[in-house]
Parts: sequence; structure tokens; C-alpha cells
Amino acid sequence: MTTKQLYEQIQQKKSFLCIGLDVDLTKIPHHLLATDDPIFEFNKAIIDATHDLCVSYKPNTAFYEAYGLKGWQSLEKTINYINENYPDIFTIADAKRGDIGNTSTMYAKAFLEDLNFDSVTVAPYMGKDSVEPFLAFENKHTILLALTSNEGAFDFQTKEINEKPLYQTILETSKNYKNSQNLMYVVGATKADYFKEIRAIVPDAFLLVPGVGAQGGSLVDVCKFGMNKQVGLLINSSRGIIYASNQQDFAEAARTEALKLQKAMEIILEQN
Ligand SMILES: O=c1ccn([C@@H]2O[C@H](COP(=O)(O)O)[C@@H](O)[C@H]2O)c(=O)[nH]1
Repeated sequence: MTTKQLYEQIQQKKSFLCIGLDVDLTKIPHHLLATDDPIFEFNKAIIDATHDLCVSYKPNTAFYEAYGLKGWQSLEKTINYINENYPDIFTIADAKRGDIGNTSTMYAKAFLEDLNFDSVTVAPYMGKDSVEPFLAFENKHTILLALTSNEGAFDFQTKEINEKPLYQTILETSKNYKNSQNLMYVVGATKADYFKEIRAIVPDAFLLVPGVGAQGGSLVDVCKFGMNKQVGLLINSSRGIIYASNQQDFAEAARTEALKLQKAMEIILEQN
């Protein structure tokens, strides 16, 4: 999917919501545990109940890898279900990969070719030759960790090297990578104070913003300086939406939470 198509979806749905599919078998309704593939059945119900309110789904691969081969099969069924039934949805494999070049190529093939996600999250720590193999895929996107939502982000990412915070160096340096038009960045909603500086460095890039909902980030604060002419934001909420209820009504409850965020986004879009 191109960023133009993503923007068209945002305009049509009046939403820039990304729903995180982080399925934990200890948190899903008990009746689903009796099915052949509880993870997939849970995702399918959530997706069917929310697809008109969001523009993106983001399974975090950890929640699938933790269940071994069966978990990986559930991930594959989930991405195939989205691609077959809701092809306009932008899909993100939140896998946080990145390695020496030939290994990164294999990671990229796994997520962007075999599983056919639109994008994958990548850690920038190993530098250019670890990121560029992901960028080589046409109309696919590499979402580089820039300033993450967790407390540990202050351990390295905000530390100055040559009088510049590391996250700024990541943004500036990666802009010169080959096929950098395929780059997006992760910036946590809990770091709203940093969005003005970040937008000055990457005015046109899409930012994937996790951290609203369960982590306490504010949608309004992020949008204040985070939006650009093409909106340029994908706001992620996972637990705050998918675990709104652990009863039979879980999909409806997820829809109610997603609708609250979509309505707030609609108001913000009208004001901008
Ligand atoms: O900086 C980051 C990068 C990734 N994440 C991931 O996003 C979701 C957030 O889940 P919530 O339940 O809405 O808190 C999860 O998959 C994280 O691993 C992040 O939170 N921060």
C-alpha cells in the first residue's frame, strides 16, 4: 500500500486509528479457548467489529511467537484474513527486527513477502546495512524505532552524542538511506513534548504512535505538534481496545472503545 492510499483511507474513515492485536490467551473470553484456534477466532471477531473505525491493525509478533508453531499459524491466518476481507487496511508486523544485511533481507522477506504485511517495525541500532534491506521492497514500509514510549527510552534514545540526542541522529541519518521514502518512525504517545522537534526533522513521514490507552499517552497532546498535511499519524491502542471486556460481548466492547477514539480523531481532523 502506498502512503497516498493510506491517506485516502484516513480521509474516508475520518480515523487514523491503529488497533493492536496483542493476543494473550489468559485475557481472552473463556468460551474461545474451546475452539481450534482461539487467537485467530479472537482476532477475527475484533477485526469484523472494528474494521470501519480504524485504518490499520498491528499484531505484535511476540504474542504469536510465544505460542510456537500454532501461534505463528494464527498470525498467518490473521494477516490473510485482513488482506482477503479488508484489503484497504494498512498492516503492521510489530516485530522490531534488524540484523546484518543478509539476515535483515530474510526478515524482510518473512514479513513483507511471505506474510505480506504492508510494513514491519525495525530497530535502528545496527545501522544502515541492517535497515536498507527492508527499504528495498516497493510499496512496503519500514517503521524505524525513533523515540519509544517506554521509560527505558531515556537510557539511550534521549542521550546526547556529539551534542545531539540519539533519536534525532536516528531521524536525520536514516533520511539519507536508500529508498528512505519507504520509512516511517515509531514515536511514543508518552513523549508528546518531543513531537515539535521530531516534525521539524521529518515533516512528511508517517509516525506510528503507540502509548495511548493503557500507557496513558494523550491523543490530543500528540496531535498538537505531531500532525502534518497528510495527517501523518497512526495512533495505536492495543489493550485499551481489545480487552475492554473478557465476556461474550468482547467484540462489541472493543468496538465501543475504538469508536471513542475514532470520534475524538474525527473532531481533531475537522479542526485541522
Ligand atoms: O515504543 C513502543 C513501541 C512499540 N510498542 C508496542 O505497541 C503496543 C502498545 O500496546 P498497548 O496495550 O496499547 O500499551 C505493544 O504491542 C507494544 O509492544 C510500544 O508500546 N511502544
